[in-house]
Amino acid sequence: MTDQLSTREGVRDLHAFIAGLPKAELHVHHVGSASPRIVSTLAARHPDSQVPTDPEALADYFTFTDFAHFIQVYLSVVDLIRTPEDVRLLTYEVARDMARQQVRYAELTITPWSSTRRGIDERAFMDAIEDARKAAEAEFGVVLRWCFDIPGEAGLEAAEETLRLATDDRLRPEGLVSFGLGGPEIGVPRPQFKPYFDQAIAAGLRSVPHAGETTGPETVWDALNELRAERIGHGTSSARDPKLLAHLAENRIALEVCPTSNIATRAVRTLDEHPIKEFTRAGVLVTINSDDPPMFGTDLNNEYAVAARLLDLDELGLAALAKNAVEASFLDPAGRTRLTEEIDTYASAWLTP
Ligand SMILES: O=C(O)c1cccc(C(=O)CC[C@H]2O[C@@H](n3cnc4c(=O)[nH]cnc43)[C@H](O)[C@@H]2O)c1
Ligand SMILES: [Zn+2]
Repeated sequence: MTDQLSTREGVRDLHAFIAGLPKAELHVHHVGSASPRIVSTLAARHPDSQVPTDPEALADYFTFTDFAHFIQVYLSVVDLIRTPEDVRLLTYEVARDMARQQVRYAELTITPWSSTRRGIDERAFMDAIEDARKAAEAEFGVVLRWCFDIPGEAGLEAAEETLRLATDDRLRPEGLVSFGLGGPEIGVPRPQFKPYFDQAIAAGLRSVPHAGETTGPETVWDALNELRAERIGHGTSSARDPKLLAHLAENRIALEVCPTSNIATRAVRTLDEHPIKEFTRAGVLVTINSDDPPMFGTDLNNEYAVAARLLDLDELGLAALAKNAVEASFLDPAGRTRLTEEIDTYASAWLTP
């Protein structure tokens, strides 16, 4: 993560610019953000777990043969979260890690079903994430919002339960803004989830399913047409369908692009083969995200550095990418204006000799 990036003006270190750039993140998973430090703390609390605590062993453990293997490992980390205090610790510490990267706003994808089915009381779960959200904002200056996602492979029972947790007025957390769909796509058709998305949207939640991460562009069309997606998680295979790219561009439907994740899960072979350039060439609103950063050996700053290389961006190009995330976010208008201005002020100050 420390190599230099070349720009047209010569070789320049953009990493320092990225490190200080105020950012918003729209696609990052709660459990998937558990750093080795957090995993070690949780594993020490629950020593019967099979998850290694030693950072080197953890790096090996987080090397995936394919997407199915990734989900299997992911669920072993989910198994480390057993009490409301574990939920609070994870959420609060994830926000601390975000603040270190100058993340000002993040929509964190949480799978409440995975926790409640493991016996965590639903009321205590909501209180834990909300308590951490408020503390993170007050202490780290990071504004957190939630996306509750259906773990698709777990089927309609999980969908029903996720919908209930997201829309029951006695449970629904204040920070919840959107409804998602995660897990494997192969063998998990999107249209079956239409009734759940319809009800979530009717309850005021925004639709942000994963689609086109491990299957073709038809899944992205299904997410748009059946689930009324306002943004697409990954959407990688959209590059194979020019009509779809044109549709995404025309309707300002953002793609939540997570380059390193796509390599780690073997959805894309190499970074140089990543279709991000095709997205920007087609005028699609591209946002940069880290997905499950420690599991993929990355962080948001590194994803911006990867994007700078793949898209040949300078400082202003990077600031524009950061502003794309603000535009595609579910922040309120005042918050959007504030963060956009903060990005512009930072870039101008950086570029003023
Ligand atoms: O929790 C369980 O016991 C369980 C049982 C059956 C199936 C599931 C899931 O499908 C969980 C999938 C889980 O994966 C999360 N996630 C994290 N990163 C990604 C990604 O890049 N693409 C798709 N899903 C991802 C997702 O949020 C789900 O929670 C669970
Ligand atoms: Zn994801």
